[in-house]
Order: sequence, then structure tokens, then C-alpha cells
Amino acid sequence: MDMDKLRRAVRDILEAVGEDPEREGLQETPDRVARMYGEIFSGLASDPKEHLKIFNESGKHDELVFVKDIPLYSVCEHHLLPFIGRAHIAYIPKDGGIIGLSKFARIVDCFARRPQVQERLTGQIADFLYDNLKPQGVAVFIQAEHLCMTMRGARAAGTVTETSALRGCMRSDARTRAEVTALLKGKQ
Ligand SMILES: Nc1nc2c(ncn2[C@@H]2O[C@H](COP(=O)(O)OP(=O)(O)OP(=O)(O)O)[C@@H](O)[C@H]2O)c(=O)[nH]1
Ligand SMILES: [Zn+2]
Repeated sequence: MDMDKLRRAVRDILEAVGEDPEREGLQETPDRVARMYGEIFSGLASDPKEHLKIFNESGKHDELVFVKDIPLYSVCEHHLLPFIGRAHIAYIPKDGGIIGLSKFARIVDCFARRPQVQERLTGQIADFLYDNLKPQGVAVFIQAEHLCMTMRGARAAGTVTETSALRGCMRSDARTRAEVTALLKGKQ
């Protein structure tokens, strides 16, 4: 990431809104914000495949795995404001191919730390897991609040956007889909 360019851009924004970038409280702000962008957009330079350590529990577990309430912090690409929520991932392994549970949070983070829209983020996580883990099926659900809709613009505080992406048997098999939806809603 070009930190010099980021620092200059933040200074320009401060000047453009009528602030004095030289006043004491703002002197370190361009550098601080540049580092912050480095952090919240770190997913642009990271490869989710690094987190794909597959264990082969052959014949042992080809039943549903559901990881709920993974914290999600992303940035809307339209306004560069955060959207914050939870991701839930369900999958059914094939031939015992499973991954460590913590890797779901790492994979979510990797795709979330980029300029995003919620629909694409949801689909990218589902596609990545479907293509690389090669399960029988995978479902990704995201619930999030978009600050661009709450602190500005429509100012519709409390609005939650829910998205889902279903692949493989999660999409094609109505019973599996129903089971996952019920689990998501905490009915089982
Ligand atoms: N589909 C989708 N829309 C998003 C997401 N994040 C932000 N948006 C929307 O992107 C849209 C951008 O609309 P524009 O009309 O181009 O921008 P704007 O004038 O700032 O719109 P307002 O937010 O309505 O004030 C807004 O409706 C946002 O709510 C997202 O993840 N998915
Ligand atoms: Zn937005």
C-alpha cells in the first residue's frame, strides 16, 4: 500500500473540509489514518488460501458443520464507511475434508478487509469455500448494519441487511436448505 499517497490524501481531505492539518490535534492524523487504511484494507494483499489447511477425517464426518456469529467488520465501497455484523457459515464435508474452525473467521476477515458490498462479500466467501474445500455444499449468511445508511443518508438507524449465498447441496436439496435455515434461526 502506498502510505505516502494515503498521508497526502488525508491531509487534502482535512484541508478540503476547512480544517487546519497543522493544528496540534491533527498533526499526526494523516499518518494515523494511513495506517488505519493499511489495516482495514489489508485483505487486498492477503490470500485466503493461506488459511486453507484441510484435514482428512475420511469416513468420519460427512455431516453438517455450522459456525455461527463470526464477527464481521467491512467497509462499504460506495462511501468508505464501515458495515458491521456477523457471518454464519454452514457446510457439509465431502470425503471427510474439513478445516480448522478458526479458519472460517480468518477467511471471512480476509475478504471483509477490502472495499466491499455485502452481496459480493457473501458470494466470495461461499465460492472460495466451495471451490477450494470442495464440500458437498456450503451456505454463507451475513447480517450487517451499514453506517452509510444509519449515520448519514437515509439515517435509517437499526436497519439490518441479511444476505445469503448457497452452493452445492445447500442450494439444490430442499431438506438440507431447510435444516440450515432452521439452525440459523436457532430453532434446533
Ligand atoms: N446493494 C448494496 N448497496 C449498498 C451496500 N453498501 C452501501 N450500499 C448502497 O449503495 C447505494 C449508493 O447509492 P448512491 O445513490 O450512488 O449514493 P448516495 O447518493 O450516497 O445514496 P444514499 O446512501 O441513499 O444517500 C446506497 O443506496 C447505499 O445504501 C451494499 O453492501 N450492498
Ligand atoms: Zn455505503
